[in-house]
Amino acid sequence: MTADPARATLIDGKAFAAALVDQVAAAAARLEADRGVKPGLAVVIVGEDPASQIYVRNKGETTQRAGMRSDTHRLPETTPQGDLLALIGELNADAGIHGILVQLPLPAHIDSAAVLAAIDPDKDVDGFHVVNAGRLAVGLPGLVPCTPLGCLMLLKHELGDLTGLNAVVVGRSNIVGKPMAQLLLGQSCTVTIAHSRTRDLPALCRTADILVAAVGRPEMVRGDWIKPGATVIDVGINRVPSRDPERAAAGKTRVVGDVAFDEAALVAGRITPVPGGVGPMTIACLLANTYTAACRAAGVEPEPLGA
Ligand SMILES: Nc1nc(=O)c2c([nH]1)NC[C@@H]1CN(c3ccc(C(=O)N[C@@H](CCC(=O)O)C(=O)O)cc3)C=[N+]21
Repeated sequence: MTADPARATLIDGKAFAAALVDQVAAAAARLEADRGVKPGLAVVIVGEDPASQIYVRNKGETTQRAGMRSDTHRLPETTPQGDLLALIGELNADAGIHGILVQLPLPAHIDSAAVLAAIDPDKDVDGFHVVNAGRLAVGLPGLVPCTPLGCLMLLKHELGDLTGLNAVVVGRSNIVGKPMAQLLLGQSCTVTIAHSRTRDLPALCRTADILVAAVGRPEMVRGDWIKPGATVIDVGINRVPSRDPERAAAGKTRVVGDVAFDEAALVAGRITPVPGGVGPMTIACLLANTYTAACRAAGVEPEPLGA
């Protein structure tokens, strides 16, 4: 018998997300039966970016599958900022809408910060409003960005108690890196945020029991950056040319993460794949946040999700 090289356990985000969507659906059905409240999500997309259109369609379909209301507002690329702000004002005032998501990036003529600031923080199911960033930072209940929330659920499911573990988050964005670090700190991890100016990033990463890669650079994190047995969470979704040169020449692409998966899987203890890892959790957590927002609006304690 030839010894197989050690192989990391795959963290099946797709399966976990499907179970979470079922859980949200059941909880939302009880909220509707008991209180007559059907959680409602409004997704706003400005422009015609094809990748964005696909995400928006997936979100809408999954929301309806969970028995929730899903409204999609598609606005033309040239929509004036004032019109977008007016729509957000209407959605803020609509008692049937508990969650508002404005798809990013927005066209260049629109000030994204002004748009995010216009969303009622209690309907901000992306968790991007500064009020929600502040609540997360000081440990108040709020709405937590979906991608890091999904990563945390996977980590707790895989590892249980995270207390005292060394966590390295590569990437300092407001939508993933910073809130991820806050969540891990909240679990009593020892957290380091690394970024493009970090010195000796490979050596730092090798100290990580938990390594979260959220930089948006295809396969940047190599196998020899990983501490043997570590848990690796790959947030990246990057389109690169197909492996087959003929298919690549025809413009075919494949999706890879920020981690060189094949190398990393030989060293890590557990690892999320791309696709099928963090991505599906992002959408499931959007529904979880919409349910949570609907409960709070109704003055009902939300059922615990993702446990
Ligand atoms: N306000 C706002 N909130 C967002 O949450 C937001 C956004 N804007 N703009 C665009 C990005 C992108 N995003 C994804 C969510 C799920 C998958 C996903 O489920 N991916 C699958 C399929 C990947 C594939 O094959 O293309 C997977 O990873 O398995 C991907 C991408 C949310 N975004």
